[in-house]
Amino acid sequence: MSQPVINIGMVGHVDHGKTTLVSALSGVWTDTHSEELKRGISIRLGYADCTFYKCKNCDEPECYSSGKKCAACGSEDMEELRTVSFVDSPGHETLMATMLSGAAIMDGAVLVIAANETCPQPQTKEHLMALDIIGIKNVVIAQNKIDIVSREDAIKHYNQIKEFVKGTVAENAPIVPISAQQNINIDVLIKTIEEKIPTPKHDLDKPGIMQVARSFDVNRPGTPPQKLNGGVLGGTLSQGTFKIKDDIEIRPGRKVEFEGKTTWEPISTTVTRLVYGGDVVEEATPGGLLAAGTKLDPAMTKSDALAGQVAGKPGFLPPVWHKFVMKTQLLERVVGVSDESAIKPIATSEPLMLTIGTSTTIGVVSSARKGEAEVKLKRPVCAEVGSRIAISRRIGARWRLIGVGVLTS
Ligand SMILES: Nc1nc2c(ncn2[C@@H]2O[C@H](COP(=O)(O)OP(=O)(O)OP(=O)(O)O)[C@@H](O)[C@H]2O)c(=O)[nH]1
Repeated sequence: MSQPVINIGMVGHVDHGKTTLVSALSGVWTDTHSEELKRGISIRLGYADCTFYKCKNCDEPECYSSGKKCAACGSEDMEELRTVSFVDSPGHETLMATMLSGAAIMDGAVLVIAANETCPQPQTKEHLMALDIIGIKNVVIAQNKIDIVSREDAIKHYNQIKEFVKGTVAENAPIVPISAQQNINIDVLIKTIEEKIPTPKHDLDKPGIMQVARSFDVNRPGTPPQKLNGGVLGGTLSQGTFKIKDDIEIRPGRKVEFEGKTTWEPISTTVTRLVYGGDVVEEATPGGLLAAGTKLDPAMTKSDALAGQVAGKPGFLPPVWHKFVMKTQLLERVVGVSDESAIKPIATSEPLMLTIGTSTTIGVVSSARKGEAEVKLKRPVCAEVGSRIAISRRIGARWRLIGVGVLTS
């Protein structure tokens, strides 16, 4: 498999078929954690790589495939288009923070909407809003489960989607009716993804910087790269390259408590292995999802302990912030709930959940003015000035997305 060049998110309401679709495309089932299997829902971000091909011998929509054989004419004379990493987000309302940190590494997204439920369902709305806030403009809509609705109901549902996306970032997004489970129209979906979600351009000359979205110990079941040892970082390079034997640092790093004082110390280590999909590579470039083996003790990386951190060439990482000022823009109404109440202004002393890159932290507002807030963070973040921030507020028992911020100072 070639190196993946783009991360595409699977987003949408719980049970609408995101994991089934990733599996139909890639042949890999991303729900591999025992708790996920028990509860039947995705809890963490799932990942799978998949190569797209186009048949050289026919020119029908069917000539797109994620296998090496054309489904239309049977030819094995296929042109390789690109390898895509899918980031499968959880659709449950309690897992919005996980979805948001996944969205930080998505270059485009497939919004999965099940045809057997009225549109929009709460997290269909909330996830689309999140894409908008994070700035993901290239969206394709998969109208899933068309195998269990009548043609008339599918058309009615299609029109509901059209109505729902009016005025949103997905207003002009193509809608592809599919069945992920029955493999219907997956070829058309691949063609649409190829046309509508272009590969972003990355700067390879800058020092390598990785947004860490997962971290694990190699013994976790389902971890693909058996060839790794030591603690593993999973994520994506936002710029530059990583090579084997590169020294890297990880920031904000590790929390150190000494004589009643808490500090955060960067972690230094060396890259020992780089794995894309199942392949070991010498050098990794931005775009797809990457697993980087390091010399770290696996105890430091297990259970996503380093998710949300930034890794890269020592001395070149963005600053670490313990507090910052952000410009804010709030939504008018709360989305993802039945009662869409108006959003009140941000108030001094209130806690907010802030997602910056793949990191999620709580920030207590130390001062708030219209369009601006200063926050003191419970856990520091490593981010550039100008980074976008998804802002959530606790409403009832859940954190709800209320707006977007930009880190200013
Ligand atoms: N009939 C039918 N069932 C489907 C289809 N796609 C998915 N399903 C079923 O819908 C259920 C939910 O599918 P998942 O893929 O787990 O949904 P999900 O969106 O990943 O769920 P979360 O990640 O937990 O939000 C499963 O029972 C699937 O078998 C489809 O195209 N047709």
